Amino acid sequence: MAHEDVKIHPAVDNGVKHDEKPNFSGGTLTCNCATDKVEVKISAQTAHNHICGCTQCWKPEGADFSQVAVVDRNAVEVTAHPEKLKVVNEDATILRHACKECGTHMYGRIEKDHPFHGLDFVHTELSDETGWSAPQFAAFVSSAIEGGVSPDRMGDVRARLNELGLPPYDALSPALMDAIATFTAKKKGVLPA
Ligand SMILES: N[C@@H](CCC(=O)N[C@@H](CS)C(=O)NCC(=O)O)C(=O)O
Ligand SMILES: [Zn+2]
Ligand SMILES: [Zn+2]
Repeated sequence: MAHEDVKIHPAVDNGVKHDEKPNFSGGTLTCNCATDKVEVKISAQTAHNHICGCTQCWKPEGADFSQVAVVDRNAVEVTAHPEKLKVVNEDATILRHACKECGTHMYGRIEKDHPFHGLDFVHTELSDETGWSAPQFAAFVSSAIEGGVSPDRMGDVRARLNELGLPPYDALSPALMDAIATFTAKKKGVLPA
């Protein structure tokens, strides 16, 4: 299989769509249940949209990677069927609230002291609206192996991500890793708070 045929995620496999709208004010995410769908209203544009290869992030059926962005937690509201939500793993940093019936992750929230506290993690392909921020890079790419991608495929996977304009990283992007390290350095007193 040539790298052009590698499947990453349906939102990017035919090329990354740059259909961000200026002043976009959000939309509604719905779960994959046929009826009684969980609905989550997002009343802001997202930021730092990216592809994630880790095993914790929700992926659509058949995809090896997730697409995930962040948004201010104050802009996230469950507007239908909150009773269907449960936290997937209470021990994780990101508490991923998923539909108990279809398994779709509707939002992930951080409740502990953390550089990304205040931001919720959302999958904007769950909305019908267009205008969301486009993915910019690929994170935790090596972790895709833990999800079942053969190690021999990783050269093609990284080549495909580069071709799509999604630079592959094995943690977060340098900008986000720097933001985390800055938070830690301030906590330690290495940098002024
Ligand atoms: N190799 C691990 C990496 C997991 C990981 O660290 N994921 C990142 C990206 S989403 C993270 O920040 N996780 C925090 C969490 O899952 O709460 C896996 O694939 O499960
Ligand atoms: Zn559902
Ligand atoms: Zn992830």
